[in-house]
Amino acid sequence: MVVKIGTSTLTRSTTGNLALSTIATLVEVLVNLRQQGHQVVLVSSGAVGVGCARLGLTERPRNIALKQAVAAVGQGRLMRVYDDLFTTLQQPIAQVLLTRRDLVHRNSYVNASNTFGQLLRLGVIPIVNENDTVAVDELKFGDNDTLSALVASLVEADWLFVLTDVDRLYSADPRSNPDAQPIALVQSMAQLTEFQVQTGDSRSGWGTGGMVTKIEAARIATASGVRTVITDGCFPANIEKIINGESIGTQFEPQPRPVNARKHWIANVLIPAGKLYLDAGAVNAIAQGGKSLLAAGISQIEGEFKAEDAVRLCDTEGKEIARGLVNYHSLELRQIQGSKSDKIAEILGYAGVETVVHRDNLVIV
Ligand SMILES: Nc1ncnc2c1ncn2[C@@H]1O[C@H](COP(=O)(O)OP(=O)(O)O)[C@@H](O)[C@H]1O
Ligand SMILES: N[C@@H](CCC(=O)OP(=O)(O)O)C(=O)O
Repeated sequence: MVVKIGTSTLTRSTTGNLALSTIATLVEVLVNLRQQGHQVVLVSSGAVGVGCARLGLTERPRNIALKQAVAAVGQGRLMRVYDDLFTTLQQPIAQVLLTRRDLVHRNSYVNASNTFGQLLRLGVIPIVNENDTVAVDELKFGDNDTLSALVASLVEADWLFVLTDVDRLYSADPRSNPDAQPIALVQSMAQLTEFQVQTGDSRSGWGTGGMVTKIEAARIATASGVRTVITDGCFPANIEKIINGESIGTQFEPQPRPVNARKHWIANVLIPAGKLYLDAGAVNAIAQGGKSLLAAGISQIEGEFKAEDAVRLCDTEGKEIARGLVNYHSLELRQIQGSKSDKIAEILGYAGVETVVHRDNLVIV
């Protein structure tokens, strides 16, 4: 299982100091779970918050270089605290710092998966955070909710617990809407529209994504077959109760685990760099016929991308119907869009591949 703890739970909002009793209880619970035979990964935020407290900064820095420097200060201190507490209970831990770049390359994704597998077999609890100090804007998770969902998918977890400072998901932000209704179970992501869930952009003083990124995390994780729970981080002992069937927090039911791990990676891990609008015939061939995308079916192209980047495939109205790895650079694709495959060599001056997105690299969303 993967447990994600946010800055709002790890630190006291008034002083910025670590919430030691909460962290100690969490550590005890995770060690208990390990001893019961569960394999556990902890995704912990807090590097920036702890770094700020260490340096006497009273606000989360907006300047990127400052934030990256502060995270470097905080991450070390955070791990020191975790290591002290876990070591007291003879539990080995590991620090795993990831950037999105590490997951968008298939080789490093598979490598990361192998490393997690090895750590878990060794009985270690990996503690994961974004490698804030080197993350660049266009290739970062930005929030640890998304990171935790991608890690849960990577390790094929059964459970993802997103621990935060509210007890569950509500129909609206309970901070500003006292009448907001609690939601105990979400059977499919479509139900969120049915429940008319509003998330606003509210978050705790130190948190990053608010509820929006937690819902996105639930979407990614449940699509990977991971049961996801949003619950109050002040009571880590609830994790055991939830596993034993108690209805605490908000549970998101998982979809069947994807059979094709590579296609799941294309649909959920990669960040699409462009958008291809398809005519009705191409939409039908892809969605109903399971065919590859040919240049003839492309009516419009948005964005700049390289061959092998991920792109969104959309219908004439711009609604995404599929995602895939494109075989051509956007400049080349603009030259051949709408053309029959046997004209590609003549237009480009060399014989390119027949398909723009091969069906093996294409996922219906
Ligand atoms: N529909 C909603 N239900 C529950 N909480 C919500 C909702 N919309 C917004 N929120 C806000 O999301 C906040 C939690 O997000 P955040 O501050 O990023 O926490 P963390 O540091 O744990 O990641 C809550 O404090 C709450 O005010
Ligand atoms: N990597 C950042 C965490 C960013 C983040 O998502 O924070 P939070 O919303 O508190 O989970 C840090 O360690 O401070």
